[in-house]
Amino acid sequence: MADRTSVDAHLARVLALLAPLRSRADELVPLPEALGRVTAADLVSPIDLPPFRNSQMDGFAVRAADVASAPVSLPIAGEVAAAPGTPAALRPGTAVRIMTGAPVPEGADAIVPVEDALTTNESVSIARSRTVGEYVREAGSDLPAGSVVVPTGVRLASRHLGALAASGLASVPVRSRVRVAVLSTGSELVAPGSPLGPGQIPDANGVALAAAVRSAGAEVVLEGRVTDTAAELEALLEAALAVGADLVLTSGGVSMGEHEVVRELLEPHGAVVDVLAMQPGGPQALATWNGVPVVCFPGNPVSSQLSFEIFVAPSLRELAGLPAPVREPRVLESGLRSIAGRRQFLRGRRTRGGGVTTVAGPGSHLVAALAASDVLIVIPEDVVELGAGDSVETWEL
Ligand SMILES: Nc1nc2c(c(=O)[nH]1)N[C@H]1C(S)=C(S)[C@@H](COP(=O)(O)OP(=O)(O)OC[C@H]3O[C@@H](n4cnc5c(N)ncnc54)[C@H](O)[C@@H]3O)O[C@H]1N2
Ligand code: MOO
Repeated sequence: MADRTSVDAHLARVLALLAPLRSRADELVPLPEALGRVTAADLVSPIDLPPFRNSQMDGFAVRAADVASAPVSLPIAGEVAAAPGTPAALRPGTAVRIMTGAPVPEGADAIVPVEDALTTNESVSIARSRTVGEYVREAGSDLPAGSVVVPTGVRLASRHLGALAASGLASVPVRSRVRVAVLSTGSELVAPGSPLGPGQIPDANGVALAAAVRSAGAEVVLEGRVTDTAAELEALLEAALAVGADLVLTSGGVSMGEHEVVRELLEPHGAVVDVLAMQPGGPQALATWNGVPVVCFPGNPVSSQLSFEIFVAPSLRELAGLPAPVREPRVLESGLRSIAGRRQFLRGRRTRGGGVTTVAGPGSHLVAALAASDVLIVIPEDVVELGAGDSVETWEL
């Protein structure tokens, strides 16, 4: 048998195929819809934060000079609420009632909290002197107008939306999400939850891959399923393009059986079909359909999910501005064997103190064992045996 293609060589081909996704335009989204999106520019506040000089307390606006020789009593000359409008200037030797957030009248430079004041209907007694600026929130003291309120490349959380709203911004430029179609192939597949006839299985890959696409910061624009019939697959690819998919992912139909629908349809259109030096996930294919990249994973559920993690997720995460997944060395709790000439991706679970233990065997149908794992354990091609205490590379799932 001819030499298998290396994982790295296939990854390089996938990256080349996905390269056009990098030139997609950014998007302007309404602020309330921007949660979780990644900023595509430095966002500048057009206004001061806070926008005007206002009171930090419910109390009395005074001139610090007028209360310098406290205790003093000042006549109450009016009231300012947190409401639209500009208050009249504070006349020397008077005080005005003021509410938290209300504009501080011109001439006032300190706020006496209500708890520190003794009032009659007409006057307020102030027991001690005040420093200039006490309980006054100056315009721009949080952020001056023209300053960056949220820089580029930030994944927007509620606190960012709050600051952007406070800055009066109604929409935000964000990186556009890659639009992905997820297609399952196989005559044996039924929708999860449908009763199973003989030889039928639920379509697990469609749900898992669509969820993985979303976790990687992209958008699922179509999720479909076809039997092993080339015309059906062709119609679904056309449907994916019609809804504007930037990328199509398929699972199943790339191996050596009699009904390999992905091969049947795409090989005549120049698809690269290959068997990689990896386990699971050996059979793989790459194609384009009317210029749109099509990445074809093997049908076994573990193989398709791992193939996505290995070949596609890092690019989608990067395009979405998400951090790269954690990849770190850990110590094996017990020994294991691997296949010579294959990069093996075993399922593992992290243990306390930096260790890792394998979960079940290497079989690519072990979908429940994959769910019970939280890392992949990566065994290089040239390693056939490892002992307890040996260090291995792990990839967080
Ligand atoms: N003679 C050989 N046979 C196989 C080889 C080989 O090298 N020589 N490779 C094996 C490996 S490794 C894999 S992986 C599979 C890949 O085959 P396909 O991509 O053609 O996938 P299918 O045959 O369509 O399905 C394989 C398996 O996965 C189940 N499946 C498929 N789609 C789904 C889905 N959406 N949800 C859940 N399960 C799915 C399907 O029922 C099969 O059990 O080929 C091996 N054979
Ligand atoms: O490569 Mo297949 O994905 O081992 O089962």
